[in-house]
Parts: sequence; C-alpha cells; structure tokens
Amino acid sequence: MTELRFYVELVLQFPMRSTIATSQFKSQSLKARDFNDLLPLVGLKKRLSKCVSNDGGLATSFDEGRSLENGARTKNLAVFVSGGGSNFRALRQATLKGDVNGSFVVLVTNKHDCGGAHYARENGIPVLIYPSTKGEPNGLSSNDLVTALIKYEIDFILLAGYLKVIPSELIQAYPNSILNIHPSLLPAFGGKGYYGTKVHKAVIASGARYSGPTVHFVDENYDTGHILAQRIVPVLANDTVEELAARVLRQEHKLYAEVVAAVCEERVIWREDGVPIIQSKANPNHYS
Ligand SMILES: Nc1nc2c(c(=O)[nH]1)N[C@@H](CN(C=O)c1ccc(C(=O)N[C@@H](CCC(=O)O)C(=O)O)cc1)CN2
Ligand SMILES: NCC(=O)N[C@@H]1O[C@H](COP(=O)([O-])[O-])[C@@H](O)[C@H]1O
Repeated sequence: MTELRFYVELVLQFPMRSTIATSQFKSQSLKARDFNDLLPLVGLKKRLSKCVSNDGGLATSFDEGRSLENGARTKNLAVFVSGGGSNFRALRQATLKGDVNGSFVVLVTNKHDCGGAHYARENGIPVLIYPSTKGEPNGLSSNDLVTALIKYEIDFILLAGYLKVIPSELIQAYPNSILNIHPSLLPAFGGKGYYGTKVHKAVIASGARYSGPTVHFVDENYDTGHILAQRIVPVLANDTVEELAARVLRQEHKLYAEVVAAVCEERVIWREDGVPIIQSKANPNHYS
C-alpha cells in the first residue's frame, strides 16, 4: 500500500510567514492513520492539498516522493516595472547564478525610459509598454498584452515596482501565476496610494516597530491577493524614510529570489483554506 505522508503543523496563534517563524513550528511527518488520529488532539487544521501547477495539472506532490531535480522545466518569466528595477536586477542575477530555475523573457513597463527598461534593453530583453496612454501612445491594450505574453509562452508574471493596476483580463489568463512584492507587512499599509516611499512614511508615522516586505499573489485589487511570504525588519526610533526604505529593500531582494525559486520549482502548496505556503527545498516536510 502506498504510504501517504501528511505534514502536521502545531500552528502558533499568530503564525508569521517567515523563515524565523518556521523554526518555531513543531512538526512531524505521520502516516495517514496517525494523521487522522492526531487531528482532534492538536485541533489543526488543514490537510495540505497537492500543488496545482498553473496549467491545472498536479505538480510534484510530496507523497509521490519524486525529486524536484528530475528536470523541472526552466520557467519563462515576465517582469513588470515602473522604476529603477533593483528587484528585477536582483532576480535576474539569481537566474543567471542558477538559484532561480527561470529565465526573463520580456519586460513590461508603463514608462519606456525607466531604469528597469534601460537595463532590459542593455541585456537583450524585449520591452513592452502597458498601458496605452497619452504619454505612452505605443502602449498595448489589455487584450493585446495578454496575447503578447501568451506568445512569449510566459509561465509566471512578477510585478516589481509596477505602479499601475493589472487588468482582470490578465489575471484571468494567468490564475495564481502573478506575484507582486510590496514594501510593508500586508495587509497593513497597502492599497491605493501606498507605493514607494509613501509606504515607509506611513509606517514611521504610525509608530510601528516592525516592517518588511510581502510577496503576494495578485488579484483584481491592489495588495489584497493571497500572501505567500514575508520578512520582518525593525523600524528604529530615529529612522528616516530613506533608511527604512533601504533596510526593507535589502530584504525584498532576498525574499523575492527565495519565493520565485520556489515558484519555479513548483514548491508552492495550496492549503485547503486557500492559503498558499512554500515547501522547503532542504526538508520537504517543512513549510513556511
Ligand atoms: N490588480 C492589481 N494590480 C496591481 C497590484 C495588485 O495587487 N493587483 N499591485 C500593484 C503594486 N502596488 C503595491 O504593491 C501598488 C502600485 C500602485 C499603487 C497606486 O496607488 N498607484 C497610483 C498611481 C501611481 C502612479 O501612476 O505613479 C494609483 O493607482 O492612483 C498602489 C499599489 C501593481 N498593480
Ligand atoms: N506598492 C508597490 C511598491 O511600492 N513597490 C515597491 O517599489 C519599489 C521598487 O523598487 P525597484 O524598482 O528598485 O525594484 C520596491 O520597494 C517595491 O517593494
């Protein structure tokens, strides 16, 4: 009989999705019969469903014991930027180092002369403009943007400082395949008007003692999609906006690379309650 293995977490009251919090989780891998016996005791919680790849197929699941090393296909990535593109540059370096099993195939921006677009052109990456505006008359329509990304055979779309709303046409064409990085601990300090230094200014003004980046899936509204990962950084009593922004940005670069590596290796698992979590590469029985 195939031994099904389930992962049971003793979930803390306020779990934080970070590598720090992961070490606080107590976990043990159990055989199916133990899992059912144990559930009433620990009151937890969610039986992990299998990972569903973005084409709807069942990607590698831990009960099959297949190695992720068995040639997981290099994923085609599209990046959306509006500014200097430091997150894009850090992610692309991670792909070139082999830390991320992905390849940047196209960049989309609403500002043809932004730093991220210049970097893409200098490295032979095509640049598309979206949306079409008076200032960017060569911009694509939403439908043409979807068509173009499908033609590029894009697997995942990564927003990295993109400041315009992603249209529902694209969200519907790429379910659970569009990620964004935001420079605060969502759901705090997110939504319309919360971008760039405005976010850090609001965090400091609030008296919050911690901040940090959030990576989340993108839905129709700003910053309301499922949270996938976070990291925390201290907010110091005498922080300037620039100092806090720089501290958070350093962690953004690290967090985004970790998350995109997991996405490209199909290590994102969707819990039955709809919350996405990441399976550890080092220990497949650990999740964060
Ligand atoms: N459908 C979605 N589109 C986008 C999302 C999202 O979650 N769902 N995330 C944003 C990124 N973002 C925060 O992470 C964000 C970007 C911009 C704004 C904002 O208020 N923009 C201003 C315009 C700013 C400008 O043009 O300079 C606005 O809409 O008035 C909020 C949050 C990317 N898209
Ligand atoms: N709400 C969206 C938002 O504020 N995104 C933020 O814009 C910056 C882009 O920097 P980059 O262009 O150097 O990657 C990053 O700090 C990112 O979190």
